[in-house]
Amino acid sequence: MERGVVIGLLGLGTVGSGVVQIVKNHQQELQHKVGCQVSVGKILVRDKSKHRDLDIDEDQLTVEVEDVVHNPDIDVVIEVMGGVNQAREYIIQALQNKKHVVTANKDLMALYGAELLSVAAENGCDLFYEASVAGGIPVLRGMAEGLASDRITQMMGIVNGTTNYILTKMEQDGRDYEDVLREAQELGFAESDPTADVEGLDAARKIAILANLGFSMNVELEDVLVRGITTITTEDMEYCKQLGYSLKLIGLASRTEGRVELTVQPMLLPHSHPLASVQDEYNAVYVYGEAVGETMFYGPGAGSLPTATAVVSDLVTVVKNLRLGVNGQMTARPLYDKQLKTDKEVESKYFMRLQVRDETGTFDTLTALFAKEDVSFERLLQWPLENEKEPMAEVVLITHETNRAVYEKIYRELENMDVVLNVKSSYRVEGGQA
Ligand SMILES: NC(=O)C1=CN([C@@H]2O[C@H](COP(=O)(O)OP(=O)(O)OC[C@H]3O[C@@H](n4cnc5c(N)ncnc54)[C@H](OP(=O)(O)O)[C@@H]3O)[C@@H](O)[C@H]2O)C=CC1
Ligand SMILES: N[C@@H](CC=O)C(=O)O
Ligand code: NA
Repeated sequence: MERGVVIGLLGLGTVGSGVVQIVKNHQQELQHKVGCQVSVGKILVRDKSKHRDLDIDEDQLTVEVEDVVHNPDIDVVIEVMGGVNQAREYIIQALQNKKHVVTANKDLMALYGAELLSVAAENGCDLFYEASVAGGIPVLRGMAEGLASDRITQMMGIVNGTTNYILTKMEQDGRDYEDVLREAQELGFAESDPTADVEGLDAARKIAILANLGFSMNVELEDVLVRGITTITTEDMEYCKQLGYSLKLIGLASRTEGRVELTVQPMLLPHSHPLASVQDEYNAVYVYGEAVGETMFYGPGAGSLPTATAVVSDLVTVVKNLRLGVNGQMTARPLYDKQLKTDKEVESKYFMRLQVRDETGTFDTLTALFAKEDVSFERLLQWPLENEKEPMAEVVLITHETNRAVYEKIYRELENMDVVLNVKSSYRVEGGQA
């Protein structure tokens, strides 16, 4: 450790630039914490000629990955280039060359986390990925260390800044989805292709990573039931608001007697719920432990410096481990076998908005269908709708708790009912009564 620790970067974009700045600007604090100098060596980029407003030498930049992953002068490789296949290959090469790795890559960790953690363990190396979930919020370390003694039963979070920004602006200002999405792209929260944000996939990746760590179970990305925000309208937001709820894109991982449910979908939360007050691009993860009860981690889920703090904090742990000679000693093996809940085991309340024929007997027909399945209503409201062809009404309802299998059966029957003209929207309701 005489020469200090040298890091190699794979990528120098939003997050990589933040890492370079933090390593330089916080050098004194870093040295105090880890007991040696930390410096940046080679940096892999795609285009060396790009203008970069950073304090680095031109010869630090390279387009040859070998200059980083096979470089004997580099101790720790920081992967902040994104993408899956190349990043996976480069991380494996780095680990096989006995380099510790820190990554911010949620796409990669959600798909290949288990494999990469095994390769790291086989090679006696550390692999940390705090920035991959909720950017700068130390939620992974909070769970892995702060809550290490507890049994986590639920993680519920707003883990995508873009969608939370869009929903906040739709709710507060009544603005349209498309209009706010464009703004989120301009502000730089959204991914370059925002499909993964708005379709819920980005949040699903983070929920898969959280569940693996929190439940010590190898869940896969495809185990997460995903629905995005693309069909949410300002009318939906308005009705929810009137009923005392906020509509948020929520990632949920919950465990009951060893069986888990994983989902990302828009959910109604009462205004009094801590997650309902998380606004704009902010993220928050609510973690429930059997012994500790409720905890919540809140902060910036994206952005150059916030995300880089998580990356550099992982680096600090690697360097502390290096000094103690204890790298690569975390077990990569999960404690529990994966067991997923069936639809019948997933209980919740539901919000539904329907357009129906405004004629005698419609209400009876609707209530009879729910009653047949033993589902009662917590709220049931009706408004006449203006329509030239025939009298129509809008019905908004919230059910009491039922299971997903029963609710989906009711939903299918409603779609085929003569008195129902349109099932406009349907969302899960969580977090208690408004
Ligand atoms: N941005 C954020 O707020 C957050 C990002 N993350 C994750 O961090 C990672 C990095 O994201 P971000 O910094 O935004 O990405 P950027 O697109 O801003 O930067 C990517 C960097 O990697 C380089 N790069 C990409 N592909 C290659 C390649 N094939 N070969 C060589 N260099 C390559 C680019 O080079 P060049 O500069 O020459 O184009 C660029 O410097 C991603 O995994 C992302 O999901 C996680 C949390 C938040
Ligand atoms: N596009 C993501 C960025 C961080 O992961 C988001 O909007 O949260
Ligand atoms: Na984090």
